Formats: sequence, C-alpha cells, structure tokens
Amino acid sequence: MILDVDIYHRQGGFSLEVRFQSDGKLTALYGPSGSGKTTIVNAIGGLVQPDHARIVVQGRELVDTKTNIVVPKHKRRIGYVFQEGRLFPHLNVRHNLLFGRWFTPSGERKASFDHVVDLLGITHLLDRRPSTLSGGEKQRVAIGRALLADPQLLLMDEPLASLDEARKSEIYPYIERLRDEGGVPIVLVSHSVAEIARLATSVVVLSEGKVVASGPAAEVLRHTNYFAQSGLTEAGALIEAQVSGHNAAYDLTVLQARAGALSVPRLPHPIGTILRVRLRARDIILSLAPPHGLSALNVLPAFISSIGDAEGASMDVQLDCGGDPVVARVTRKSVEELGLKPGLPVHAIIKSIAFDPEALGVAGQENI
Ligand SMILES: Nc1ncnc2c1ncn2[C@@H]1O[C@H](COP(=O)(O)OP(=O)(O)OP(=O)(O)O)[C@@H](O)[C@H]1O
Repeated sequence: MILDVDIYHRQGGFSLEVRFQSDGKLTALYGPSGSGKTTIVNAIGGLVQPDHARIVVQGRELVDTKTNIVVPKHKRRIGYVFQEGRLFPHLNVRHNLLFGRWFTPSGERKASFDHVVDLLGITHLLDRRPSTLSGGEKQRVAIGRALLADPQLLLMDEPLASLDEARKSEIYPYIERLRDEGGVPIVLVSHSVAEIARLATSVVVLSEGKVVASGPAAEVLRHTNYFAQSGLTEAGALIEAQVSGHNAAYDLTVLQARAGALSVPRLPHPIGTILRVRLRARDIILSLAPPHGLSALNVLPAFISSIGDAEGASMDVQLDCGGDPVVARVTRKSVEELGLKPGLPVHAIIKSIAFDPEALGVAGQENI
C-alpha cells in the first residue's frame, strides 16, 4: 500500500475525520473549498500536527499518535510542490534544482539529475533565473527540485491553479510522464474534475472534512453524484482507447476501445498510442432502437448494468459497453418513459463534443 491515512483533527470550528488507503501512482484529493484537502496534505507532510492520526507512506509509519510516533518533517522524505513554485530568485534553475539534493543524505541520492531534467523538459532552462521563466516552466522546475530530493511521496497542492488553460495543457504531459516514469507516487490536490480525469489513477472525494468516496479513478468518476457541485457536469467514464487510424479526408482520428470504434477530431498521436478517454455522463444520450439520421458519429451498443438513485430530476445509468463501463446521466422521466432497467440493451449516443482535447490524455500502462 502506498498510502494509508487515518486522521482526526480539529482546527477552529472545522473537524477533519478521514480514513483512506491508496495504491495509486497518482492519488487525487478532490473536494470543494474548505473540505480539508490541504489539511490532509499538510498532515502527511508534517506541517500540521493532527490530534489523532496514523499515517503510513510506502510501508513507513510517519505518524501514529497511539504509540507517540511522529517523524519530524525534515525526516519524512516528502516532496512538496505548491501552487506558486517558490523558487529562489537569486539562484539559476540548475542551483534551484540542486538545492533539493542538499537535504538528502548522500547514500540515499538515487534520482539522476539528467533523468529528472529530461523528464521535465527543462534542460534548456538550466542557466536561467526564475524571473525569466513562464508560470508553467517555473512549476516544472519546482517539481524537479522536489524530485531531486529523492522523496518517497510527492505532494502537489493545486500546482496548476495559478496557470491559464494553455499553460495547464502544456504541463499535463510532464505530470503524466512523472506518474508513469518518475518512480515516485504523487498526491495531487485538485478542484478540477477534468484535471483528475486526465491525471489520476486513484481519487479521494472529500466533503466537509469527511471522505465521500475513494478508489480507482475510473470507478469513482463514474458516479456523478460525488461531484455534486461544479464537477457534476464533468464526471463520467474513463476508458482506454488505442489510436487505430487517421482519416485525412474528414480530418478525423479513429480510436478503438473495448466499447467499439470512436471517431474524434484529428489528433496528433501516432497509430498505436493508447489514450485515456473521458466520456462525460451528460454527453451521453440513450436510445432503445439503433438511431438513424443522426449527426452524432459515435453510437455504441450497450447493456444497462445498474441505475443509481435519483438526484433531483436526474439519475446515473451505468452501462456495459463491450466490457467498458460507461455512464449516462439522464432524467428520471426518461428512465420511466423508456422503461430503462438493468439488463436492457440500449444504444449509447455520444455527442462528439465529449472528445475535447482536454478529455484525452496519454494513458500509462495499467493506469485505468
Ligand atoms: N490554522 C487554522 N485554524 C483554524 N481553522 C483552519 C486553519 N487552517 C484551515 N482551517 C479551516 O479548516 C478547513 C479546511 O481547510 P483546508 O485548507 O484543508 O481546505 P481545502 O479543502 O484545502 O480548501 P481550498 O480548496 O480552499 O484550499 C477550512 O474551514 C479552514 O477555514
């Protein structure tokens, strides 16, 4: 187990009472403002001393208040990346990166400088000062600095929150590589369902200091009711699909998933690339009969596997599309009128807009 967390902590009028485990390479903590995400991260990192807790990282007990174990912050081997990079302005990138190393005992220095610099694409920036870097470049250097300290866990507290959408998209591939090739598990605090759908392998959903759901990303994201506020419209299924061809005449790329073939606006990825595709529940319509005369390109045959509880006017209908789990958010009225029930064969019509570039990420092996 990478992470085993059990915390009870009161601060002011807020009480945090959380218990979760994660074996994911990238565990996302998701929840509205004030739900306790930063407090958890700070308790793991040693910046907050919880009232009662047991925190185990990679089998190493960092805190157990029952037996009075509290490993001091500087001995926890936890890397931190904050929202703003917090680089030293008077040091160039190379010296900022090397700064992280000084605190690691020389016998435990494993991360190779060249590998980290290459992984994050910052080789050409080594002689520059932080003031000359873009926001995204600064964050990549901050991540590199944390990695070079050879942490057992990397905590990232909304590392992209201060960046605009273009800069975020620029940095996602590096976080994906870090997740897949960096060898250090990551805990990422995020407000954005789109971001966690792209990056996370495990998700912990928090609300008012409690865990609402936790588990593999694909499983948690399929339940739209966990994302009751801003995230509701972003939740849905995560499936893996392989680029199987490009259609130059129509500017389309064809992806092959277990669920079937999916056409999306042309992508730059070569044939064979495995992508993580997000099918938002709100972008899926159900039909009993195979549709005709429809502009949507993607229609997948499916069976209803279960129907969730009603949430106001809507319900989540969980589908089995050739082995791929897909979810459609439909009105209660439609569920009744169409007679939807488990076992019924249906056709899932996917509006092409669901395949925006943000919904596609390169999938590492076994990440879904
Ligand atoms: N030092 C403190 N003293 C008292 N209350 C605090 C303290 N630090 C945080 N809190 C309260 O604890 C609660 C959880 O805060 P926390 O920062 O963990 O939430 P969060 O989910 O990370 O929020 P955000 O997404 O806004 O960063 C909030 O109600 C906050 O006001």
